[in-house]
Amino acid sequence: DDAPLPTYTLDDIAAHASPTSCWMAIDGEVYDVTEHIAIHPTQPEVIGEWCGKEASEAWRTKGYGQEHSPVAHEMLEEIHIGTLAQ
Ligand code: HEM
Repeated sequence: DDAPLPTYTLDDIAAHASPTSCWMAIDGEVYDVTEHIAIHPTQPEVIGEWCGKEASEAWRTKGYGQEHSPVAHEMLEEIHIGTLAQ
C-alpha cells in the first residue's frame, strides 16, 4: 500500500538491539530484521551484531566487500518498516 511509513530516530532503533527484536537503519530507511536472523545463511552473530544500529556499510559489504544479491535486496524491501529521522 502507499501509506507513508513511520519515522524513527537512531534512539528508537537502539531500543531494538536484540535477536528477539532486531531493527537496523540502512541507507536512511528502517528495517525489522528479527524474523530474518533465523534464515540468514551465516552464524546468527554475523547479522545479530548489527541489531539496533546504523548498518549501511555492513549491508553494503557483508563485512568483506561483497554486495548482497538482488534476491537479498527484495527480502530487505519486505521488512521495511519506516524511515530514519534526519
Ligand atoms: C547488515 C548486516 C548483514 C551482514 C554483515 C550480512 C552478511 C552476510 C554474509 C557474510 C553472507 C554470506 C556470504 C555471502 O553470501 O556472500 C550473507 C548472505 C546473505 N544475506 Fe546478509 N548480511 C546482513 C544483513 C542481511 C539482511 C538484513 C538480509 C535480508 C533481509 C540479508 C540477506 C542475505 C541473503 C539473501 C544472503 C545470501 C547471499 C546473497 O543473496 O547475497 N543479509 N550476508
